[in-house]
Amino acid sequence: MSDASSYEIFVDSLTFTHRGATEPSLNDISLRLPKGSRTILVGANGAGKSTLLQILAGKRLVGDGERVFIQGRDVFRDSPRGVTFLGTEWAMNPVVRGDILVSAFLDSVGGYRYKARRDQLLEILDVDLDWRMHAVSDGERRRVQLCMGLMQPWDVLLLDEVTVDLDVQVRDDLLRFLKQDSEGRGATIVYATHIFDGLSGFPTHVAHMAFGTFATAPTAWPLDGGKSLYDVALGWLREDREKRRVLEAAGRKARGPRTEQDVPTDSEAFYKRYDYSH
Ligand SMILES: Nc1ncnc2c1ncn2[C@@H]1O[C@H](COP(=O)(O)OP(=O)(O)OP(=O)(O)O)[C@@H](O)[C@H]1O
Repeated sequence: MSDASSYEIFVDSLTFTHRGATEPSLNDISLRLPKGSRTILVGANGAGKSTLLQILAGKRLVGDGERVFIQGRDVFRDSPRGVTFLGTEWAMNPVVRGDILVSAFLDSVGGYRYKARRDQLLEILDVDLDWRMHAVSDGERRRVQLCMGLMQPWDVLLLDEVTVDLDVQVRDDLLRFLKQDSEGRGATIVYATHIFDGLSGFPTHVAHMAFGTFATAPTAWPLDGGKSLYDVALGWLREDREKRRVLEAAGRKARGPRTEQDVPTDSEAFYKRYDYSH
């Protein structure tokens, strides 16, 4: 089966280069995820996880011939309904740092329409409707974001490391809610994270991204051998680190000894100007 409409999420041989970049950030990525699956994306910094999630969310325009579909619909040109993307950049937006009551803020995005789910999420995320958005901590602002983003029932949820600043108990309750919600409604989740503690019971699939491609395509979880997700992820990231070392060593050798003009970064230039070696 390779028909886009047979899968909830379907990507075929996608290559993507950010505007102005010389190298592609994604290279020949293919993805076929069934409805109701929960996939954890594992990968080192810069592996391409956010880029992939942003493309799935229709936030990045891919080339005309590229095939990126959710529910059989082109994510950019024929946006599917029911896709929720939650990323970290939201908290930087000045609008969500204004002097506005959380209750008014949630109502402004339709909270009153999903009152039962909203109240359940307020309880799980321990959000107070009387908070004011300009006077909350980063973690509290994240909890409001999650409440806002999750209260409308989604078919596909794309999470880009948004649980990082939650305390461990709130994170645990939230993951339990997401799993139950996905099982109850057949909803699909793709979740990029660097925190694997307490996550082994969550996914149906795990995938390993490295250097802009899948080193391990989404594979049914648990893997053979019964290792925890933490141990599996640690093993994968150590392999990546080793490959990066080999590549870097090869690159340095190929370029030969560096000259004054080769000094590439501001920090190196800074250390050259202010020589602290003696
Ligand atoms: N707006 C951009 N313009 C140019 N290059 C970018 C842009 N955003 C990301 N990249 C590059 O694309 C590659 C993949 O980045 P991406 O943010 O997708 O990685 P990631 O796996 O999400 O990393 P992290 O775990 O640090 O969030 C990196 O080499 C990064 O430098």
